[in-house]
Amino acid sequence: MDLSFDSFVLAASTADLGDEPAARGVADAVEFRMDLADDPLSALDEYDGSLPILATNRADWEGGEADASDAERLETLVAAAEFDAVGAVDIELACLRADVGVDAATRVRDAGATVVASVHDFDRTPARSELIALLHEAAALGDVGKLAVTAHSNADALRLLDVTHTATEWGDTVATMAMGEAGRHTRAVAPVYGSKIGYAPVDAADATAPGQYDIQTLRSLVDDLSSNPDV
Ligand SMILES: O=C1C[C@@](O)(C(=O)O)C[C@@H](O)[C@@H]1O
Repeated sequence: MDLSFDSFVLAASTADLGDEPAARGVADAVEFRMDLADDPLSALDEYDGSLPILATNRADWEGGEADASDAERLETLVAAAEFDAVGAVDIELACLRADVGVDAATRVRDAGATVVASVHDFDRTPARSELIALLHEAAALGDVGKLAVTAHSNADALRLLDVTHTATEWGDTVATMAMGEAGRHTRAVAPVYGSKIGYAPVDAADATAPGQYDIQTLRSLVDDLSSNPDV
């Protein structure tokens, strides 16, 4: 299924594709956290939902639970991309800097899926120059550059929003969000500044990152705040 990020995509983030019916009508896609699932390729094989899937197999060195080698982990992602329902695949920017990641991205695209190049910082929000450099590099190596940082203050959140706006004005396709309580509002506000992906669990108790809203709440916040795209 097609998953391009020309306009905002709200992804229901889950380890259980059985959540799809509950997300349908609210979300635009399902983010399948393969690293949190027991047998992800079988789950994809059995999937009969109507929402396109963004497949993520997050490495343990990037805050996820996949502890296979990068080569093996990426191979699983390429296998995921071959399923019709998978419209996009998340590959960590650190992998895309090496041949193994570039090769995986090529195979994912050959299978008809888009590549989300992601960077996470679970400790802090880096300085503006670092944010700009990371986001631009991710947007260049992926079809979308995604940056999730941790905000501890309004200044952190504002810096992320500013960088989102700047990168979007340059023509980069980006997705941004600040994790943690101080960053929570950026999940609703960053789309106003150009962020093209939001992540939210169907049920708040199943959050896949700190500070996420549940999907219904994020849908209505984003729709309310982004209702005038010409600003
Ligand atoms: O990378 C991201 C973003 C995220 O960490 C968030 O902060 O919403 C949630 C993850 O499931 C997803 O893979």
